[in-house]
Amino acid sequence: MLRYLTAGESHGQGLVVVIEGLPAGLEITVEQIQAEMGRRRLGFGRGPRQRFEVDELTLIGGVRHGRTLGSPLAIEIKNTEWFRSDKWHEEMDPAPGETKAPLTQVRPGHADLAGMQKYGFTDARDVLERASARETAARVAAGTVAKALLRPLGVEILSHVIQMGSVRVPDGAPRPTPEQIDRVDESQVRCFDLEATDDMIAEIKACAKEGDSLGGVVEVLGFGLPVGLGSHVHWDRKLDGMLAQAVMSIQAVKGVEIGDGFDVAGRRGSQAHDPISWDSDAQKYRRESTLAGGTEGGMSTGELLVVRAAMKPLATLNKPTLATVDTATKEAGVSFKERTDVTAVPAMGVVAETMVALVLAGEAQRKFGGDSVDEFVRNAEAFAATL
Ligand SMILES: Cc1cc2nc3c(=O)[nH]c(=O)nc-3n(C[C@H](O)[C@H](O)[C@H](O)COP(=O)(O)O)c2cc1C
Ligand SMILES: C=C(O[C@@H]1CC(C(=O)O)=C[C@@H](OP(=O)(O)O)[C@H]1O)C(=O)O
Repeated sequence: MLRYLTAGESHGQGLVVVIEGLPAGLEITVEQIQAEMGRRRLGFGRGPRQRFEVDELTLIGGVRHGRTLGSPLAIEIKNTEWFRSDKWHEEMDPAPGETKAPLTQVRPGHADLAGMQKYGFTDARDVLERASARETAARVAAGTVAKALLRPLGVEILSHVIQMGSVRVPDGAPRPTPEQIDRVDESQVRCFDLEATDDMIAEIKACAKEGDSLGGVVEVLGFGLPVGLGSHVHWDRKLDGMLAQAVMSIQAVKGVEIGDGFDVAGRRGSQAHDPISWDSDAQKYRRESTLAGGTEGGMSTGELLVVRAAMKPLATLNKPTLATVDTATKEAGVSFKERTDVTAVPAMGVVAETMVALVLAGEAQRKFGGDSVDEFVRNAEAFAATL
């Protein structure tokens, strides 16, 4: 089992993630994690913070000579904005006796009001600092390690944007392969379809001009999965259920689909399932389509894993238009303006890859065990040989 926990606030000193349950002997470097974190910062439509937040990280424990020791891995990510000026020191850590003006104009669609009510706060900052998706930087650091653990099993995970606002990649358009990940990454919106990419960029520009925000849909693809991750025997061991929970936990994700989930609901059974055949050359079973998205009965089938995540348009708007209430006075007003992303759909895709990788790595560890990477891989290969 793989467990991980993040800590830290958006404008505090930094974030920390501790990952427990990794086998020994996994190669992990700062550069490797930094590269993944850099992917998360990219994407047309991101706000000014991404240009100067550097994701400076340190491996605090669990690694020696660039390899895991089997002990908990601890990673620290400094918020470089904290070290650039005193602004956030004053906001996050005011001198004794000094009180900052509380934020009381709560944003519809953000965590402000529900969090204040739940925890008894009178300042929305006490909520938004942790609700903020800055926290996903720490998840991506953990996800890099999960991807590294899956790689020796032949598993590769990537994501691409299939919808930005109302612009959608045409149905049936080819999907990227692991070899084409660079092309997806280099696209300003992480989209594989060139025409749709141009339309998406135009949509973001138009939206930014109006001070509005955009949501969209990403598709995460898992290549080379072993058969049998997850299980049909318990509700909380089903792989599709675990993936949905993990991806839904990402800030602003409001819908998760496995394979063609929603489309399939409107078809007849004869058109809704992936026919099975026997490939005598490869000596393995094949599904001829990916409607089920690579899981049956809560278990991976070994086919392409397809998980889609729908993100709502961001709640903070550059032009305040949403009606709200000041929690101190109960007076009606409009949602306050802060610097914000116009869209974070491409970044969310990298976080969604991370969440999928963490679920798969955890389930692979549960199935194949092993205290060292070599043992883990040996066990996986021995299982595959029985199929
Ligand atoms: C990568 C990423 C960046 C985000 N950036 C912003 C942002 O700049 N402004 C904003 O209002 N929401 C942003 N969000 C979404 C909020 O964090 C989220 O809506 C909020 O925490 C409330 O959670 P919920 O939408 O899941 O209910 C971002 C989400 C992600 C995944
Ligand atoms: C800092 C990140 O995302 C932030 C997520 C976020 C939110 O409300 O979720 C709001 C913005 O923060 P700020 O108000 O400081 O500009 C984003 O920049 C990040 O992804 O690293």
